[in-house]
Amino acid sequence: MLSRRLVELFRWIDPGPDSGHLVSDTSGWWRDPEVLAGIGPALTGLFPAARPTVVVAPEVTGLLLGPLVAMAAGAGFLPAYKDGGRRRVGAMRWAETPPDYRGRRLRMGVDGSLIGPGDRVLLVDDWVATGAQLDALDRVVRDSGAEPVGTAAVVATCPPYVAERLRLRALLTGDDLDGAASG
Ligand SMILES: O=P(O)(O)OC[C@H]1O[C@H](OP(=O)(O)OP(=O)(O)O)[C@H](O)[C@@H]1O
Repeated sequence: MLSRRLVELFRWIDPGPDSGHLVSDTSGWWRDPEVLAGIGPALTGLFPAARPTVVVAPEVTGLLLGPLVAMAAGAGFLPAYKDGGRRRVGAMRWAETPPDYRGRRLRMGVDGSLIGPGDRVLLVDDWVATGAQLDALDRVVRDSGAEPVGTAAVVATCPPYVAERLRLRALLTGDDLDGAASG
């Protein structure tokens, strides 16, 4: 079962004495052929009737995960960038986030010439913590005239009202990872 494999391969990392908290390490997921082949269909399967035309997912991890989901869904993929990243010109359409899990207010953007009315958008990410980044992308999508059809994530640790607003479905909760290995 994919969910069990995701938990087995997940690690909590101690970044050192100054940090005061463990950080997540999902590198083992991408190294595993079973996860790599199964994660796109598993996330698409959370929305069996959604018929997305495009998957939108934020850098950096979303640039890996998003295309896997898009291929499984028979949809296209549109990368979302953080301001200060590599795309800042042209037809970019931006929205500002509330503070994310690191307290950052970011601008999130996509190429607005590649999305619009008639598109059905599935937002995708590996981890939804506060939901801030996806909240901004949800606004970008709506402002473009496209229709958000839901949010698919590997892990969701956000409050229920955020999950409801984003129509979020996830493969794992924070509780699933409480007992994960440290290393
Ligand atoms: O729910 P939020 O508070 O908005 O945070 C969740 C986001 O944070 C992480 O990305 P990060 O910005 O750390 O970049 P990464 O993909 O390089 O890890 C994660 O991959 C999500 O995209």
